[in-house]
Amino acid sequence: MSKIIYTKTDEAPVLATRSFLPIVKAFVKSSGIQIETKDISLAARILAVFPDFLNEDQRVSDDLAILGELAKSPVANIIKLPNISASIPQLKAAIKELQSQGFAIPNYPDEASNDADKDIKSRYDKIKGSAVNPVLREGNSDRRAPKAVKNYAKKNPHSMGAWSSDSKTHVATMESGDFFHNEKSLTLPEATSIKIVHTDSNGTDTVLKDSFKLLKGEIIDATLLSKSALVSFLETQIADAKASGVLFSLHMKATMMKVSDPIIFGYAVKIFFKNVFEKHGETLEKIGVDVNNGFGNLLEKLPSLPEAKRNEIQADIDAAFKNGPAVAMVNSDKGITNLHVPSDVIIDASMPAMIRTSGQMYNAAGKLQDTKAVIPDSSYAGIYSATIDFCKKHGAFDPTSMGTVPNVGLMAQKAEEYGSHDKTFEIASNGTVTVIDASGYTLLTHKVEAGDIWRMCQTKDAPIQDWVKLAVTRAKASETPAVFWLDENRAHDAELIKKVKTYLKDYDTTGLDLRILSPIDATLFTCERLKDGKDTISVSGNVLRDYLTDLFPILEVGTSAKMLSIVPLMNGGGLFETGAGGSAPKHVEQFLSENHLRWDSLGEFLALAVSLEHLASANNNPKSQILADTLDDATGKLLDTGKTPSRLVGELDNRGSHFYLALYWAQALAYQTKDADLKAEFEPIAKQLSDNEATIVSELNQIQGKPVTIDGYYKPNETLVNNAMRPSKTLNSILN
Ligand SMILES: NC(=O)C1=CN([C@@H]2O[C@H](COP(=O)(O)OP(=O)(O)OC[C@H]3O[C@@H](n4cnc5c(N)ncnc54)[C@H](OP(=O)(O)O)[C@@H]3O)[C@@H](O)[C@H]2O)C=CC1
Ligand SMILES: O=C(O)CCC(=O)C(=O)O
Ligand SMILES: [Mg+2]
Repeated sequence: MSKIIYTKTDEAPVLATRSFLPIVKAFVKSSGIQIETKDISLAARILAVFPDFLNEDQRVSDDLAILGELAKSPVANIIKLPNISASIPQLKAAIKELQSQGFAIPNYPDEASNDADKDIKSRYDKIKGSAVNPVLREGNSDRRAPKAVKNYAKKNPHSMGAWSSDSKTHVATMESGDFFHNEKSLTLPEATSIKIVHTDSNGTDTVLKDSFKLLKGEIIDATLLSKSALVSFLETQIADAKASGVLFSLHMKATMMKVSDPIIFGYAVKIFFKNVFEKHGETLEKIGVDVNNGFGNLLEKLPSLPEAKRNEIQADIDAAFKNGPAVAMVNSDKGITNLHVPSDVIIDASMPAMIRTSGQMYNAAGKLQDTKAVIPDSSYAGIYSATIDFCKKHGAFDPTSMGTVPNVGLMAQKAEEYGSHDKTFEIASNGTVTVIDASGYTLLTHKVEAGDIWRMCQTKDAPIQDWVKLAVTRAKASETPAVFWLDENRAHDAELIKKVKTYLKDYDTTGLDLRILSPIDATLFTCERLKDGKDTISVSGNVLRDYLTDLFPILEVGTSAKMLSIVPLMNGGGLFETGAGGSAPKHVEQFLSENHLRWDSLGEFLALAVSLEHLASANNNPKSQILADTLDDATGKLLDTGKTPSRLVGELDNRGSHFYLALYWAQALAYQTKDADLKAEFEPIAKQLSDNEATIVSELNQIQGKPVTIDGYYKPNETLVNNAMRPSKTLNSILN
């Protein structure tokens, strides 16, 4: 029996799963393919780590841990949908919901003073932020837009806001004192173990992280972001946004960089509301305000104060808004600003969305306005300023004629910043932080001040070798120039460049156009070609992988949901991610109020096809190859016939789109002649689906327009949500 693991995640993707999975199971069953689900939703991940707080019948297995192990085995064939990388506000909301459903899990302790609380907090902190992807990604990343998707976008271009050369939009980033400028890096000549030690100005040592092992050939780097430099940078930028009449916006990745970025986010809030914190800092501290969780955290805590005090603070908040620059809004109608919740504005999606919208974001009046995009660390900010400058000079990109930028990304085994959470620290006092090896030798050292954010990253050698190989393979297979986005002036990149040059010698690269360019030069080179309709592979480290696989897809095809996203696992298995974007909380909101789900499952269709293809060769299952080929045909037809979900209630949504996929897939299986059994099986199914098209579509569209109740956001009621996602009796009975 061949097996595909399909992950059950959160929000819009898991709603879609409830409609799509029954179709998949019905179609692959006769080919000896078993589909097993593993629940890695935020709710399931919480329940999995607190068995001691739950009744026997409430306990769940730790599916993420199981999949993490599976990802290291050659038999892995996993389809991974986007999941919530929870910020603290999301984590707390999920805990509250589970408690209300009778799961006696503990609250999240903001301050853990005793051992019991420390244990609880450490269990929750492992669930927090980007906690799923790094566990499963035992391979590097290969993301691209399939030809059918590009052709569809060329024929049906999405809207693209025009760019004018006098746009005041720009990126603001630090010129010193940030992670980029303080970075030191080296490659380990031998395996060793290291510890990280802080020494204060009196010479007292504190071990920040005790001895852990490193492999031979690993690149390590250490750096810090200076608190004082950050504060003065933010002060300058807030004043400048006010003076230039542009929106102030902050773009971070607080979910993935779950230790450093919430702290930076907190400073932005504290400085924007400087008057409030100077005057009421003590009071706010007393009521437990922690703006690392956003300005929204302050607002939530205010009601616990006596009315007079509350009004006084509110007046100072109003004054800060009045005297400060206008702030970019997440939701103008509800008054939610860019500073409210750290997980509302996530840089990989937020910057491209802004660039697609003429470089503008929404102001408090719900109107678009030029914007100052503040990205404190300058390591990668330059790619956005270069893109913005390019658009100012050449106008917006044209989806009908632009090329494409596939990405080969280094991410295996928690490469680079991805694995830095357990090695990132907010520094308690002035002194030094040192990385010391087993023999007591100092590998890296930095002078630090209280409040600085210090971090160490590591990148193993085997993933780098695999990444170079993948880059060469993709460049050959697609006959496309490939650019390594590496900056010789950055310490970590300089180490990486040495390895790239060495490992490229292992391959015959004659005829290939392979280059190494700094991220800014790579952006310019790529954008020039992109505008002229030419393709360029970006070969990047982990953070740029994340940024570029939203930036270019959003400009090229309107959303990263339409990307083919493959992770060839280093031990031979396959991880097939669906799309490259997130879990679209806005889509759930619309679904709950209008019973219309605009989530596009194209990423799922593409992932399933490559998963079936992988299974065909790994398990020598020719039927699986036929299923894969016919699914691709069906996906192509779905695009050609425009049966992707509409944004508007009453029109075809995610469920209707799934019906059409089933119809076209059945037709393709009935039409093919390679496998007589599949042909015979699907001929009548294709006929039934086709004969009932009008009935099914009307059953799916008629139920829209009213709110739906599913009794839960993070853990909805299974029966209610399954019924909601499978409302067509006719379709259900054909599938059964
Ligand atoms: N791989 C993973 O597991 C990832 C998870 N995340 C998580 O997802 C959440 C939301 O992140 P965010 O950055 O807002 O990203 P989202 O992709 O959820 O949101 C950006 C916007 O992209 C559009 N979009 C994304 N996917 C689809 C789709 N399949 N069909 C149609 N439109 C789509 C939607 O635009 P519109 O409103 O125009 O419809 C959506 O509002 C966070 O919890 C984040 O941590 C984020 C990235 C990757
Ligand atoms: O893991 C996450 O939080 C997000 C990952 C992501 O955005 C990506 O891989 O593109
Ligand atoms: Mg991303």
